[in-house]
Amino acid sequence: VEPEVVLLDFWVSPFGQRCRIALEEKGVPYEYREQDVLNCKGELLLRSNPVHKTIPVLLHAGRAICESFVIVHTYVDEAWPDAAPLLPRDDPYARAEARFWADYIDKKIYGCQTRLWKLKGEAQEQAKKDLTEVLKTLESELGDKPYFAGDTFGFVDIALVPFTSWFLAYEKLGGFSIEEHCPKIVAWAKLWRERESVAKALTDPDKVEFVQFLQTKFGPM
Ligand SMILES: N[C@@H](CCC(=O)N[C@@H](CSO)C(=O)NCC(=O)O)C(=O)O
Repeated sequence: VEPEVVLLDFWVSPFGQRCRIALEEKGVPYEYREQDVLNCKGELLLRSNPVHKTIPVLLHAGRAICESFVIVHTYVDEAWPDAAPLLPRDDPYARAEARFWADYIDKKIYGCQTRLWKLKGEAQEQAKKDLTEVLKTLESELGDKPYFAGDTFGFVDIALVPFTSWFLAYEKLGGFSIEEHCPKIVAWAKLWRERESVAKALTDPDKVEFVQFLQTKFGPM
């Protein structure tokens, strides 16, 4: 019999990791199905996400939900409302703020990190500067709060924390220290990584060889 919830994912994907954390926080049992997104996408993935043909895809009771932001912010939080909310229930302003910052993360981080390991020379230097600026902006938003929404974990933490597994890779490739510029974000990430739902989902930062693999596969531009 088909499991109620299935997650089509890819081990190192920060977007997939968001979904794993959210499902874990909600206590939703699900079947994890690894997809070979780099070489040959399977029929189920192509059928479930014909528009983007990307993971993650959440399959729930036979229906597919695509895009990690949509999966976490809208679907998981609202389909399993009885468990810990990922967003404040009755506070439109707080919900709006959370969306604003998660959108900022989506718009900025993946692009900067990709340029960081794909490009060389001056372009790579620029990517390092851009990434540092983005993390400093997030750091000033976090301030002295333990989590982005204050004293409870939430949607923005989930949106950002998977990318912190890549910090070591960025530092090795870029030859710079993130902690030097953003000590609070690094401390926040350490706090978060101890949380079971996160620890189970995140890639071990030492697996940075994956980034070198991507570099060899896609090559520096
Ligand atoms: N905006 C989307 C990004 C998903 C994505 O890039 N998925 C990648 C793997 S992780 O980097 C993917 O599926 N790539 C396959 C491809 O691009 O063909 C989301 O938030 O879910």
